[in-house]
Amino acid sequence: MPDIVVVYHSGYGHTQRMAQAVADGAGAELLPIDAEGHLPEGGWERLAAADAIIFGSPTYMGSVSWQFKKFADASSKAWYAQAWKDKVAAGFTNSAGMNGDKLATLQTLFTLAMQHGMIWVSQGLMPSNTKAALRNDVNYLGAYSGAMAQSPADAGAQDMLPGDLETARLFGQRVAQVTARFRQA
Ligand SMILES: Cc1cc2nc3c(=O)[nH]c(=O)nc-3n(C[C@H](O)[C@H](O)[C@H](O)COP(=O)(O)O)c2cc1C
Repeated sequence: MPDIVVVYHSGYGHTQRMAQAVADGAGAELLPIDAEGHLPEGGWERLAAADAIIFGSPTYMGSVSWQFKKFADASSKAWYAQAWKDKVAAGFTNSAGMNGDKLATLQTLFTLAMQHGMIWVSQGLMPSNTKAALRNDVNYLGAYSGAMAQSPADAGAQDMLPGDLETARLFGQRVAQVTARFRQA
């Protein structure tokens, strides 16, 4: 089994639920960034040991949350040591709008991974984009660069749509499969 860590921030629990679905698919450990932008004790060592790191953040004002950005800036220490070079990387986000500029968040996560010399994994699912498409189809949001979920602004984390959570689970599964192939190489 590849060693995969999902490092994420969630202000109100929605991205936390998505992170859990990604981790379920990947067989990964969850590493939450707290309300002050800090990792739990031993978090940096955990990331240094992983084969793959999956980054997750809600989309706030068209980008990652400030807590995730604080973590990203603090990862410059790992960058100096090239500690994450050649690890597999991937990203996911959740926001209230159908679009809501989620792609900008995924691109921020992608750029962070590229700065670290990591290897990015896409969503890898066909979009559900025909007239017959239903909101609970897998990849209804039609993302390619990573996994996306959408939670209406007045919906609690418990109301997250099963289709988006299944999309997240399949995304985690794909990251695990790709990571396993890299470990064999
Ligand atoms: C400060 C702030 C900024 C937000 N900006 C956006 C945004 O740019 N686009 C969007 O679609 N939703 C936006 N939202 C809505 C959140 O993305 C949405 O509520 C999400 O489910 C929160 O995830 P969380 O519970 O993991 O924090 C914003 C919410 C907050 C609190």
